[in-house]
Amino acid sequence: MATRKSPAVRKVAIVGGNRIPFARSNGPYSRASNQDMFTAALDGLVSRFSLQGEVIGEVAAGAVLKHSKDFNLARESVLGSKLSPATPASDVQMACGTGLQAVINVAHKIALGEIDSAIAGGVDTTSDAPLAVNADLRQILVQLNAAKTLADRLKLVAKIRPGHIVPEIPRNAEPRTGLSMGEHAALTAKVWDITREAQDELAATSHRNLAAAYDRGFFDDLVTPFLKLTRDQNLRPDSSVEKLAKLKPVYGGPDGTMTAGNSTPLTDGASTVLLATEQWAKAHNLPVLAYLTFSQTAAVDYVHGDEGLLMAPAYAVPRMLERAGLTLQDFDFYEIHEAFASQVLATLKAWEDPAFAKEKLGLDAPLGSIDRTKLNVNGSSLAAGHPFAATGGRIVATLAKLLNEKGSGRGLISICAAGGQGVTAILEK
Ligand SMILES: CC(=O)SCCNC(=O)CCNC(=O)[C@H](O)C(C)(C)COP(=O)(O)OP(=O)(O)OC[C@H]1O[C@@H](n2cnc3c(N)ncnc32)[C@H](O)[C@@H]1OP(=O)(O)O
Repeated sequence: MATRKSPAVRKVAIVGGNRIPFARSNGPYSRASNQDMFTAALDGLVSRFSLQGEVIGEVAAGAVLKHSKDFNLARESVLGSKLSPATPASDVQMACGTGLQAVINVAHKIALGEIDSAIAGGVDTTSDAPLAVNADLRQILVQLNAAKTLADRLKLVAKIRPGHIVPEIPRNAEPRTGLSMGEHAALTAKVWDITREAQDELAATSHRNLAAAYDRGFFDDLVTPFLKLTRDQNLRPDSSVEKLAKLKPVYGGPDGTMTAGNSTPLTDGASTVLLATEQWAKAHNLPVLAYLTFSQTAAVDYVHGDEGLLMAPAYAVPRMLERAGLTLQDFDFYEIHEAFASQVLATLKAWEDPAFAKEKLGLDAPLGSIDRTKLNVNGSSLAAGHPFAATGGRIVATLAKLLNEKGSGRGLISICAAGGQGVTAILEK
């Protein structure tokens, strides 16, 4: 008779990551598809860790903007990669939190013993956004497909009008409010009184830190050149506060504080992360850079309530800290995704605010301030760019490597996402 076994929770190791350099929208990757880019990021990981022909427990990944032909983008990318075709794959979608949520999904499977290894990641392209035909034309085309005679077909073709040719273009906006991410962030910036100067300072620091990290070779084993690009194209090492101060507001009207310089640009790119049990890593002679120890998601009602669209991490992090028995100050590194400089600063301000702590979080005292020298020390999305679903993988791989370099410590990841959601995690060495 078989002996019943209880699932044991196992430690989840981050072995390492890989990504292609991030490109500006309609730039060098304008003819590359999500599959091309994600397969390139996968194969970069495969060659880095000698995984050719390997059966991985699962590949989980996603894209925020997907063509219908990419109904299972992760699986198609696996089939196009050097991994064994016997590697299962699933698609994940949590807007800008997709990459980190993919990491968390497979981490849970590893922890519960379902799989021993996994690759998580994400990809996005705004250059190859899925344009759709308008609804009227779609109806005619469907009928045309079913028409039995030439006469019927000609009758239907005659119904097509010039206006039908206008495609439906995906908008970078919340369907329930009609406002773009930037317009929502501008409202939050006003509520939290985030100054232009503070935003430009954060943006300049992001560029400075990312440039320094490239210069010291930090990304030599994290970024695989793709289509002749060797560094993130958005990176401007000379992006000073003085230069940023000259840019015109793009959100929040003529008096707005948000510009093209302190907002992330539209970006194309892909990232991957290899996760495993300690035993699997050891058996494959691979390192353990760090462990994923906690994760937490949250969502806010930005439609009916007074919450900022990108403020969900302000709720997820305190819940996670409570579960982990940690304070906000117990970290060596903070990786806070820079969708907009104003959103990072609003989140930090919320954690410092006694009224927010009491009224929104139900806490007696605020979480407090962080040591800003530990924030995004190798740059973040303002400098690297933000190919929506690829950002989580970039951050996890960067933080795991940072912790491994330090030899000990703990890092906090916080990613805000469209739809009023937030995905957060803790990595520890
Ligand atoms: C959960 C989330 O993550 S939500 C976030 C999702 N992402 C988004 O919403 C993307 C938002 N970003 C955008 O839509 C666009 O990038 C915008 C609207 C902000 C800006 O678009 P554009 O105007 O096309 O930007 P563009 O790159 O041309 O920059 C405008 C100007 O600023 C300058 N500029 C931009 N960045 C910098 C910088 N860091 N330093 C100095 N100058 C800069 C450019 O050189 C350009 O100057 P020019 O007009 O003299 O050529």
